[in-house]
Amino acid sequence: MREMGSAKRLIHVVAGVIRDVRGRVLLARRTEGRDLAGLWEFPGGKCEPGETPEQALARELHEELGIESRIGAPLIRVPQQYPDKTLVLDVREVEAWHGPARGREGQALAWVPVEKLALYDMPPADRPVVAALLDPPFYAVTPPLQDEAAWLATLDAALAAGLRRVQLRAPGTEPATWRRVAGQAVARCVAAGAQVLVNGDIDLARELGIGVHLRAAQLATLPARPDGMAVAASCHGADDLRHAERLGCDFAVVGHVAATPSHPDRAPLGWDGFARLREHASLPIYAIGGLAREDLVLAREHGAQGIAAIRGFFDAPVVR
Ligand SMILES: Nc1nc2c([nH]c(=O)n2[C@@H]2O[C@H](COP(=O)(O)OP(=O)(O)OP(=O)(O)O)[C@@H](O)[C@H]2O)c(=O)[nH]1
Repeated sequence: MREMGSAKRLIHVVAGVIRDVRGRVLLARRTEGRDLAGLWEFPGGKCEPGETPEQALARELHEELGIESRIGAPLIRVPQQYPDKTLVLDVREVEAWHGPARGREGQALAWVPVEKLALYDMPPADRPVVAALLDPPFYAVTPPLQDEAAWLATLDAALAAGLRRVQLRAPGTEPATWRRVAGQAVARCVAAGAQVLVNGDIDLARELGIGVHLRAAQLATLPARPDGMAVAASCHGADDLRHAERLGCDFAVVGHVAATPSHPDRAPLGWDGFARLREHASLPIYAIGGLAREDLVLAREHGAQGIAAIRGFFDAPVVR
């Protein structure tokens, strides 16, 4: 991969999610004199020529921590541009290991409960990794509202099947009706322990005590992040993502990745196009557009932490 005028190094880095018996995850602190010194990272390092990612990670974990390990399933691969290089951070679960783990290169170590990972200062490529460990993999967008009872019943079914992040959106609904039905939907989501955001309407989000999902067109005009609520954004290109990062959004939705009947006029990004956009942002991103739950593995291979969709969530059971 090249930038205009200047060739950047392309490096493949493998890192491991190592857990102790209490489920805490091991972070290591980058030592002085290296790039990104002082930041916390998942232990690992660069893949050497001729090594498989599994071999490289097992070698790095032995060199850095003195442990023997069995490398497990891929978690996420994050493509990321740094000033001097393009990186793919390829994160694997470490299935089994035996220790004791110690910082053999003078690096500090910390065993961190998963829900506290976001409190640690980490390199940009790690933010989507933490989201892949912590956040719901599916973000469902509600369908148009035709029959209120049926609409709420499909929401109930999706929540009962495990959906934990929902965007309330029903374009074309009369405002008073929407306010009332959205209120009922929020009560259901809260009871199920699901995070809920409403599309576009910051005032309604505040009134209902929920998050807001900004439309792409809102991003450029908004001077600051709406305070006191979760904030997500729809992004179609690099400019939108830059605005979303500037505002400090919690996550973004990028698409459309595959062809979808809702946008017949615009060409799909494809997974490669998606990954190129992802390289420049460190926000956690859900991929959207012609995708289903079954695409989660492919999405994670291209740096998406999850899948967002309308179809597929409200007509079939959701698996967490
Ligand atoms: N091991 C590890 N590396 C990470 C993570 N996140 C992340 O951006 N990186 C980057 O991936 C690269 C890992 O290479 P390395 O550990 O062999 O570090 P290094 O200092 O020799 O790298 P350099 O030669 O590129 O400067 C570094 O540039 C590091 O900043 C992570 O979670 N774990």
